[in-house]
Amino acid sequence: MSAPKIIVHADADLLARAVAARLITRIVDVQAERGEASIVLTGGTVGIALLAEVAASPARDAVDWAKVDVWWGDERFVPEGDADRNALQAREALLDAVPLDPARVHPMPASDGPDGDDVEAAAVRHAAELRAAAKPEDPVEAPSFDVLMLGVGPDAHIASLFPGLPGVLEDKRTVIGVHDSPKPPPTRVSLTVPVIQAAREVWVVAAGEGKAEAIRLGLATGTSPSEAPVSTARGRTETLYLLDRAAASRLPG
Ligand SMILES: O=C1O[C@H](COP(=O)(O)O)[C@@H](O)[C@H](O)[C@H]1O
Repeated sequence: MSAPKIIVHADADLLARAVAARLITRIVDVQAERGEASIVLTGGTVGIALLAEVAASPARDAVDWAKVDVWWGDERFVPEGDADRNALQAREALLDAVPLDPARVHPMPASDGPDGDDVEAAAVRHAAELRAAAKPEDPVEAPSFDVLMLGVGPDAHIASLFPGLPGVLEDKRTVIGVHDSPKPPPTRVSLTVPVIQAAREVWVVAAGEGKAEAIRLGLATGTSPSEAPVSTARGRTETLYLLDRAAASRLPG
């Protein structure tokens, strides 16, 4: 696992623009090397704002969008057309505006999908989709994503792995159903820590004073995953904490 690097921007708007520029550059670089790239999106305030910044950037046309695989770190388990869905928000912010190959877009199941409101079956279905996309050399039964982005909650959750819930300790399954989430909606689907830590690059993106304590915990030595799931956010080759000044305000120095 790689040691986290911290990059601080002046405010939330600049953070979203800077992460958008970084994402475009990273996708272009990976495509130059391998022809295709895989990214994992996050929901939440900054996660969606940065996608809107990608859409607004003239540099977005440097990406070969037809060769980008798009996945999600977590999803609110609500019907397909519900405005709470991270996938719907991402489509509106960016995905509908770029020429993606629909076969390479992998939203997590909705509660009106083939498994109905059975979130455990939905998690198993999505795990099968990840397994099918994995290569023999991948360390878990999921692709080794090029860039996996994570928002963080004020309670230090990442994806839908919340403090005090068992999901953050899951070490076998790649996808879990989440029940009784403290943040609504209560039922969710989430990638697990082994998949997150198998990604090549993990970017934690956070803005605002409300995230400062979570960020401090995520970077402190000895934090337990159950106390602060964000402390598990580490990539194999790169871990970036991309913050605004307020979110970085409790970091030493
Ligand atoms: O519910 C969620 O929350 C987190 C963080 O969201 P924010 O609005 O506090 O930035 C997000 O990372 C996650 O994907 C989402 O489902």
